[in-house]
Amino acid sequence: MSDTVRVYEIAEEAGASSQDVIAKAKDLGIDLKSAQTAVSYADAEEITNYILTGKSKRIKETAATKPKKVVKPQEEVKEELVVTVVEKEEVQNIEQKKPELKKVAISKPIQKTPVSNVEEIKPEIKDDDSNKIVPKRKGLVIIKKKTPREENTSVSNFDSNQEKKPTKSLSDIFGPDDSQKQQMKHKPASEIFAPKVKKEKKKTPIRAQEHGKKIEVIKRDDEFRSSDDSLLGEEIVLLDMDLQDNFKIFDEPKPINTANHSRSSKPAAFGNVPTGLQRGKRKKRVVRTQEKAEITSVVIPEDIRVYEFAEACGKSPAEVIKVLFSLGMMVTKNDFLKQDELEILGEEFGIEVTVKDALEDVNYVESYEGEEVDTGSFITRPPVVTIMGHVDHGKTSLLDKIRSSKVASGEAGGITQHINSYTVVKNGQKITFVDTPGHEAFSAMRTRGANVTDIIIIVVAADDGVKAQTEEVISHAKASGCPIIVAMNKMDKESANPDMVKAQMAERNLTPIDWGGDIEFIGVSARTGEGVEDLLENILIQAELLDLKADPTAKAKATVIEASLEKGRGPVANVIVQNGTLRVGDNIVCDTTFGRVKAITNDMGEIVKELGLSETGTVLGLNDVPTTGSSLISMDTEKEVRDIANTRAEHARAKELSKSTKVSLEEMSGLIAEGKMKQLPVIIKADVGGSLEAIKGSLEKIANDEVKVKVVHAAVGGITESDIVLASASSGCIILGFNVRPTGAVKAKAKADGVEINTYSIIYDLLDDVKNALSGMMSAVIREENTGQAEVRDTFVIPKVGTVAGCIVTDGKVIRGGHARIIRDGVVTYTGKISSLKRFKDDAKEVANGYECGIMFDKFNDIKVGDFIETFIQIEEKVSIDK
Ligand SMILES: Nc1nc2c(ncn2[C@@H]2O[C@H](COP(=O)(O)OP(=O)(O)OP(=O)(O)O)[C@@H](O)[C@H]2O)c(=O)[nH]1
Repeated sequence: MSDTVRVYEIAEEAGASSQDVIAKAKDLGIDLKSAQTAVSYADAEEITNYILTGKSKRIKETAATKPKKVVKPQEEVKEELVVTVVEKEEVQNIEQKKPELKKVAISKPIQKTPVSNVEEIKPEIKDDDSNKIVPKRKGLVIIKKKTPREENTSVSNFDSNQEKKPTKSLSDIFGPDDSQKQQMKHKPASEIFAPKVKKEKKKTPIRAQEHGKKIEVIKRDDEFRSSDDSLLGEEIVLLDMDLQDNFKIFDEPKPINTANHSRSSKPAAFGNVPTGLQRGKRKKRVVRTQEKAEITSVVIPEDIRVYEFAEACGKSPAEVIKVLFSLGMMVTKNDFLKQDELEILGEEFGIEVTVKDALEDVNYVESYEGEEVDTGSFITRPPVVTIMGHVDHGKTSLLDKIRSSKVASGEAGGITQHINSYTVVKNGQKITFVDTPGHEAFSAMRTRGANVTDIIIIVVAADDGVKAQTEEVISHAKASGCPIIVAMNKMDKESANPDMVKAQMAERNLTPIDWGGDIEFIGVSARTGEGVEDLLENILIQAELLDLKADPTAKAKATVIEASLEKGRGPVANVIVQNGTLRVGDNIVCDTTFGRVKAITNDMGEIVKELGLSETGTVLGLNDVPTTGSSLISMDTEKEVRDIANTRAEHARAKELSKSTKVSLEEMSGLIAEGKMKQLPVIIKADVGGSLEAIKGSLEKIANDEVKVKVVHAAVGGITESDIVLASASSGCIILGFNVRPTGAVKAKAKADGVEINTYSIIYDLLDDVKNALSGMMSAVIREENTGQAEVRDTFVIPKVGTVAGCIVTDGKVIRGGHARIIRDGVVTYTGKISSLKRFKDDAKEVANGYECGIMFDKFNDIKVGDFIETFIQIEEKVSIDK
């Protein structure tokens, strides 16, 4: 360490500028050039003392008068105080009292407070304080603030100063004051000026608050009396305020400070040094983060309700609902979540959502297919062939020809209304055919038909070619991946054009083999039987290529292609056996239904004991009508089938319920906005499931912006009294029966309750009736028809009556009471009614082209010469739903 200090360091220590230091040094006879000039410790000490006290051994004589000059801008308060003190102090005692001063500084830090307090208050208080402190050598000095406002100011300044200078060290605060001065006097200069020590002191902010408390009493007067600059001995320095308040104000910081201090000195729970409430908060946050971190992925069932999902993810249902709501999906906590909703939620919450099939445990079809099979017992099974085609292209006739029966003529309206299946034998080999309806309402059934099928025959009338439904059938056939054979029917007709059919089909990527493609095109005639054998042979060839095999010894697996509720027989399922053998007495499960096979009827209507591979027939014994297209599987025990079916039924019920409560926000607002939306409530009862679904699907499609059908209930079976009760519960509800008829009692109840029942045996009729009913519900369309045009040539104002437009009819005719538009400069300025039409002075019903007339409007007089009056009438027109 060097034995000199620089001027700027002295200035820093003394709280003065370097210039002041240089000036003061000059007073002491020390010549300093600049702030960088080196000064010996002894000189530095002398200069500092002189700056701080205004006294120096070197200029003792003048010391008493000079201190007044020692006023520095930065430390005005303390300097003035010091000055005051020094003026009244016995300067000659300084040397004697040095040790005592030192003692005071150490043992009574409290006494520093008043001074430092004043120092902290700085300019605002400076004057007051310097004026107020009336130093006396003995006794008490009470420093009073003049006004409460000042008092408050001083207190607040005190506080704010504390806050503003939290890092102010004790030495900073006390440094230039009495004790510091004393310390400086008695410490070696190296200690005083050591920058290291100063910096360390500055880092202890807490003590800055202590002096706020230490304002109260300075008792040891002797110590102060003996100090050279402390006239505060025996003085009690109080602020002018209520004592209690005083303590309240100054006491408050201390406990907080202490608390903070102790808290920060303790090791914190999470390795930090948090304090009080903050620590509590942090603790909470950490816990939550941990929870979030824990759930990063969930495995949930496919059908999960909002609250179940929330629980699985560790969220509240409200959080889940909020996310979906913000995306326009309105759900309740009991609603099931859809796949896309789950994806959104997973992304939103940062959770990987894996969906597990809720019906996994009761997925009887998968379990069946997953079972080990003995390939040794596999045998070739007959192919299942589905015939598809446009309406009236001859599907049923062709099948009839194959079976040599006349089914087509026996059907109502000549249209196949539900799937029928038959097994035929050709060259000792069986082929099972499935006939699908041609009407578009049965599209869904066709799709299902394609699922059980091995080969698809597309029937195209050779005289008609590819039609709309043929296109649809092609799509289904292609999607199924089954081999396709095209049967060009009605070849007996003169207008038959097989090349046209081939060309049209080739355009749709079904190229005939003889054109270089891979599709067999066979010309047939359902009427003459031409080509039928050829067709069957081709089917067998295709089947051979497919190498269809199944195990007749396995438990039966069949597909329901039709289902109905028959009086006296109960639920009846028309099935095709795909594997194994279905026997009477088997325990069977079919989606949500189960039972024991009571009886089997084959495709010829004969009662049989079993149905073999690819054979078709009806099964009795299920507890309810099964869904068309579902798989029927036989199992060992009744318990097994019951449990599976019940679980699935329960699940289906819950899902249905959920569906009914779920309305998307869009739908909801749409409904609200469209308060005029009219609905025709209907109850559909049909003989078989296929027809029921087809009717339901078709009815739901008949809708426009204004009207729609609302299917209240749809079920297989006859019309019952409970249907009447249900219908009467919703206003305007009608019951539609398809191939079912109400009994006497039901009819009577319907009449009594005013419920309309309409029964049909042809789907077209049903749909037409519903369309008419909907059309009747629709508001009439108002159509405008222009009648003529007149030009305003003059205007006449008739007092208390209004303005009359003197016009000439330039086109058509103007009709009294008709509507009119006034067109000014090509812009419609008024639309309203003509209230008066006169020809000269007489009222006229109408005025024709070329004639002059006077026109007045209903409550409108702003007519100007040059306006055109366009007249029109409004015609109400009834609309149909088809339009
Ligand atoms: N000339 C002629 N007429 C046929 C032939 N095949 C069917 N028809 C007639 O075409 C009409 C429709 O025959 P359907 O067998 O009912 O036709 P579909 O395709 O089964 O009709 P949907 O059951 O309504 O889908 C009937 O009048 C048949 O007599 C044929 O090969 N030649």
